[in-house]
Amino acid sequence: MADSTGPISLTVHGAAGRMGRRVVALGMTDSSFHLVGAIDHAQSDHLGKDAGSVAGEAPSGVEISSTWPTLGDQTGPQAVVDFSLPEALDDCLAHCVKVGSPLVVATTGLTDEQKQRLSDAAASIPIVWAPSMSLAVNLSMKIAEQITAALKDVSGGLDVEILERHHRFKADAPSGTALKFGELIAGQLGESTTHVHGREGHTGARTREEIGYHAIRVGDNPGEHTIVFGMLGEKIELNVAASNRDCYASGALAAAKWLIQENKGPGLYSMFDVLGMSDN
Ligand SMILES: NC(=O)C1=CN([C@@H]2O[C@H](COP(=O)(O)OP(=O)(O)OC[C@H]3O[C@@H](n4cnc5c(N)ncnc54)[C@H](OP(=O)(O)O)[C@@H]3O)[C@@H](O)[C@H]2O)C=CC1
Ligand SMILES: O=C(O)C1=N[C@H](C(=O)O)C[C@H](O)C1
Repeated sequence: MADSTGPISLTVHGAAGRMGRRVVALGMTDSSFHLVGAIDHAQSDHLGKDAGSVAGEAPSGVEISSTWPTLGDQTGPQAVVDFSLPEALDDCLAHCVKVGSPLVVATTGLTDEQKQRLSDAAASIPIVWAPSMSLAVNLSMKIAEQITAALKDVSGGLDVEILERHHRFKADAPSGTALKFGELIAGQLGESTTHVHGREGHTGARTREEIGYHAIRVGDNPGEHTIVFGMLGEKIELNVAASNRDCYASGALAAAKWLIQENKGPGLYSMFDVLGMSDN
């Protein structure tokens, strides 16, 4: 149970997708949750099918629909978990603001305008937003900050390059996680940091200021990030890799529980907040 008011009524946005299916599956086996909604787009091949069955589990009694559930007189806690597409997020935000539902946003590749709308919505509802819901990835981000702080003034200079590997179906590049690693590392390196996406041709020598990003798309890789800290004479490689998608799905469900159990008010929270790793 999430708290004394009973299980959280859970709606999954992007329910027929690779991630949505895992959130449905794990949510169904967690007594803190009661699946009430499974949303996908109106043209989805999976519309009308049982969300549990689509996820490869026992039937859940909840059909995949393009219409948000009405919770009627139900007064217990509710939460929405979103793993969809950037262009699908506005509708999800509008629904959550309308019904006052806490929201976990995992979708990556958002434009600056979409990020602004997320911030605006967080003025009225609690939102956890993170490019990676994985515990290991968030911990690695903190370690990357520490490594950068320790080495940024090393004799001969520090070169930081970020390699990410994902499945061939991934729509955005570089990954939201790679960009977040870069943002946090740049925060340690200083304001003159530049971000270079891939290299080709006569690029000239690497500058001290740049962070390089390299996006590899191979097979069914559920997500892997390697941060290379290169110096003259030695290097450190920080590698964090998912074996399957459940690290993200369980992290998103933990974030939903955290919003309810901690009784969070409106605001934009991160997985660092959820995991107790926040600096403030
Ligand atoms: N923060 C994190 O920890 C993680 C984030 N992600 C991110 O989550 C997102 C989803 O990833 P993944 O599950 O692999 O992608 P998928 O493409 O498999 O899933 C997205 C789902 O959303 C559906 N969709 C499309 N349009 C709409 C709409 N308008 N309304 C509702 N649903 C819609 C898609 O339908 P259709 O297939 O028919 O287009 C699909 O079912 C990506 O941005 C990814 O980067 C992924 C893993 C971890
Ligand atoms: O699309 C994915 O699969 C993933 N996307 C997220 C990202 O862009 O960082 C997180 C994870 O790496 C899997």
